[in-house]
Amino acid sequence: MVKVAIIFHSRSGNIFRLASAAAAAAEKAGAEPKLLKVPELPDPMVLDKEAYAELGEATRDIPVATLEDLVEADAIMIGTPVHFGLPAPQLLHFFDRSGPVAIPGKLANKVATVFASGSAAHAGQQATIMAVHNVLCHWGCLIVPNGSSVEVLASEHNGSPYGTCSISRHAPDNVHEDNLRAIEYQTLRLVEVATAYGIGLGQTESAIEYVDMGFLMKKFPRLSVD
Ligand SMILES: Cc1cc2nc3c(=O)[nH]c(=O)nc-3n(C[C@H](O)[C@H](O)[C@H](O)COP(=O)(O)O)c2cc1C
Repeated sequence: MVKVAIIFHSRSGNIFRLASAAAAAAEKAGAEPKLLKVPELPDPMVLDKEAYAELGEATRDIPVATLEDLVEADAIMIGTPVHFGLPAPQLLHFFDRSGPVAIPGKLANKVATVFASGSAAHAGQQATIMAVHNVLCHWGCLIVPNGSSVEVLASEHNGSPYGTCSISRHAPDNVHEDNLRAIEYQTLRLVEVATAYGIGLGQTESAIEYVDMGFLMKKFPRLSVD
C-alpha cells in the first residue's frame, strides 16, 4: 500500500480543504494517506484572524510533520498558500530542517507533487509550485506534475500543468469544485505513479550507493545540520 504524506500549511482553510480532498482521494485509490501540518512560526502574518482561529481549531488534532514522516512515505504531497510568489515561510522553515534526511539520500526516489492557493489569478501559484519543485530536486524526488491531458484540467477554474491551483479571493475555505476535481486527479496520478515506480524499484537491483552523514562530516568537519 502506497504511503502518502500530505504536508501542508494553511491559515484560512483553502489549502486545508485541498489537502483534505487529497487525503480522501488517496484513501479511495487504496493508498494510506497521512495529513500533516508544518509547525507555525512566531508572529505569523495573518490577514483574516477569525478564519485563522477557526482553522486552528479544525486542525488541532492533525499531527505536526516530522522528518521521519518524510522518510516513511512513498509519495509526498506539499500544499502551500502563495506568499509574494513564494511558498509559505512555515514550509520553507520545514524544508530548511530536512538536511539530516535529505543529505544522506533518504528522500531519494520518493515521488512528489505540489499544490497551491493564492488570492488572485496570475499572482504566483505556478511560481510557488515550481519553487517547491526546487526543493524536491534537492531531495532527489521524482516530480509528478499534473500535465494537461485530462478533461478536468480544461475546466474554467483549472488549467495549471504544474499542480492544482485555487484562487481564494482572500475568502476562507473558498475552493472551487473544479479545483477539488483537479486535486483528486493529481492524487490519483501520484498514487498510480508511486505504485508502478515502487514495483519497478523492487525489481531493480540498484548499483547506486548513497553517501551517509559520516561521509559529509568528514568532508565538511564544521558542518552541523541537526
Ligand atoms: C504574506 C502574504 C502574502 C501573500 N501573497 C500572495 C501572492 O503573492 N499572490 C496571491 O495570489 N496571494 C497571496 N496571498 C494570499 C494567500 O495566498 C491566499 O489567501 C491563499 O488562498 C491562502 O490560503 P489558505 O486559506 O490555505 O491560507 C498572500 C497572503 C499572505 C498572508
